[in-house]
Amino acid sequence: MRVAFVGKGGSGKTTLSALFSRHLARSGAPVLAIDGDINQHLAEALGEEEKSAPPLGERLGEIKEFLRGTNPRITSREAMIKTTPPGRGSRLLRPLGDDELHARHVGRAGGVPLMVTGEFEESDLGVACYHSKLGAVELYLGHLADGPGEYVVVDMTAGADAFASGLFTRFDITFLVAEPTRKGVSVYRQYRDHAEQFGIRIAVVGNKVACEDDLLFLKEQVGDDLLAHLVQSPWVRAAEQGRTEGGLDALDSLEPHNRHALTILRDAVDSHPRDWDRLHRHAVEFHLRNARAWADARTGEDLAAQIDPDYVPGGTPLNT
Ligand SMILES: Nc1ncnc2c1ncn2[C@@H]1O[C@H](COP(=O)(O)OP(=O)(O)OP(=O)(O)O)[C@@H](O)[C@H]1O
Repeated sequence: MRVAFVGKGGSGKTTLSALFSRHLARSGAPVLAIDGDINQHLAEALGEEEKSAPPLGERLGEIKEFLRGTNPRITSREAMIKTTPPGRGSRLLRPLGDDELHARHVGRAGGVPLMVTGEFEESDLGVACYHSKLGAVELYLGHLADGPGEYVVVDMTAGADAFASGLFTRFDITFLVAEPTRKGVSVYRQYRDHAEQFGIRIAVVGNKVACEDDLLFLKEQVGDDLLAHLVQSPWVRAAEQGRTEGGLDALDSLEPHNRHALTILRDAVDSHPRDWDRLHRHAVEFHLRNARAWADARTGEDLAAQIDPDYVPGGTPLNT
């Protein structure tokens, strides 16, 4: 299952992505964490970096080439489109599979396998924007045949920037991290309205809740979309300052309330029905809209015609 953490800058996306990934890994579940945030701090939040991996964003061409495999339907023209249109993939991947892409691109931090998109750089301004780096993650997820009990956890970039790439359509569940503030919940409203168009399931996770009034505020603003909340945590602060032991066992000393919140998140993921068709349809819808906008704005070419809406993910034979 694919899970995204989104929200306002500073709300705690990275902290929760790290805690949730460690919680899953601690139970022995296969989990891959991906840092898709412009501010790349997930490795740090996970704990000690045991093995670094090259940023995915710098290898988009290479990744496309690998995923293309031998499928002649992928043309070189597509290399010019930042994200391969959904439905044209030839090679399906198993999470953390024994293949070249995982061997090269998966590092390890705090006991958790980790992929990173790479830092935002000056060269990302203009034509080659940061979203092409996110495009590498989208491409990866578009080819991933993950099953129940396997987890991919993505720390997304802040606020509305997350919508600029089709990546946001690729998740089973999107956890929106909201502090109990007006700004925190305004990002929720923005995300909810946008996500609704693409049938995306959002569950709000309150964070840094300090008192009963904070919780009431969140309930009032978010209603039934509030799935769980984490309280203001001295453990998180101490971990950030390097005052706690690293490793997965360290989670045992996280406040019981916050540990319980992580189990609620996991239950929500585990009980969510996987719907390949929905995942695919919304990704196609996003890319069709985007491709039409691109065609109008830039070349006038019909990029939308290159997207194959009839392809069913997982319906093509594995050719790895
Ligand atoms: N429950 C919590 N209790 C105490 N501190 C917290 C909690 N959650 C997050 N923090 C702290 O809040 C700060 C911001 O958290 P974090 O970096 O996870 O946010 P972010 O949304 O990923 O930020 P950015 O958008 O900048 O990447 C960090 O200093 C983190 O340690």
